Amino acid sequence: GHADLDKIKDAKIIFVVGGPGSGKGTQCERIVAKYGYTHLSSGDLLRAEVASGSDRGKQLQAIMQKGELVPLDTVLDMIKDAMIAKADVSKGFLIDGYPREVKQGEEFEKKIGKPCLLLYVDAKSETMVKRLLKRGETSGRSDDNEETIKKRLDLYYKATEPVIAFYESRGIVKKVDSELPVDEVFVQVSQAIDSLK
Ligand SMILES: Nc1nc2c(ncn2[C@@H]2O[C@H](COP(=O)(O)OP(=O)(O)OP(=O)(O)O)[C@@H](O)[C@H]2O)c(=O)[nH]1
Ligand SMILES: O=c1ccn([C@@H]2O[C@H](COP(=O)(O)OP(=O)(O)O)[C@@H](O)[C@H]2O)c(=O)[nH]1
Ligand SMILES: [Mg+2]
Repeated sequence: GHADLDKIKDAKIIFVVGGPGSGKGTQCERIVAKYGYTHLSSGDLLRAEVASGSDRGKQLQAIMQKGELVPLDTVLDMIKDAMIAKADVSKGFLIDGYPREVKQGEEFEKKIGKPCLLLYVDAKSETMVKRLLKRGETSGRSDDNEETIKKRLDLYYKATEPVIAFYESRGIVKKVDSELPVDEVFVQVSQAIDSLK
């Protein structure tokens, strides 16, 4: 209810957006270690539902294996529940891999709140493909295969890149160059977060 959402009001909300395999999860882990923010990966939340073996999980699995997008309300409800569960202890939230399309961002703002920063993790498509194929050797993720990766990339350029333009116009986008080594990317990430205060 409203009381739950009130608790979230004062927390910082950071959207972390970038292509598949750009390094969002890697940078989020570093942010958690340094700043203590709560990390919520929309993809991880969906994979947890799949792992539970529920009927809903089975439907999600089919969508994700094809590299398509899960219905907007499903993801938003999961993020909202996870945020409420952490509201008491969290001074900030990293919303990783979300929004995937402009409409998702608009719905998030209506139901939860406004982001103060969009961290744009930028890498070349060849780099992302290479990293995902490498990750696929050990990740066990059913979508880390060549065919699905191509679909995820296409959808990223078509649906998700417009999200970045949308928040550019609001002046809250900070782009980091994820072609660099992880530590150097994190220097840029830290600067973006430090400049929030
Ligand atoms: N060289 C290099 N490799 C990186 C960097 N960031 C991530 N990687 C590697 O690239 C792969 C993908 O990184 P993730 O952090 O899982 O990427 P992601 O954006 O969360 O990807 P999704 O989970 O598909 O959304 C991992 O195997 C990382 O080890 C980087 O800055 N430099
Ligand atoms: O808001 C979201 C986040 C993820 N996904 C699904 O979950 C998959 C994996 O998402 P994740 O962010 O883990 O990986 P990425 O697509 O960035 O490689 C995507 O391909 C989508 O099928 C989705 O539909 N909506
Ligand atoms: Mg990830």
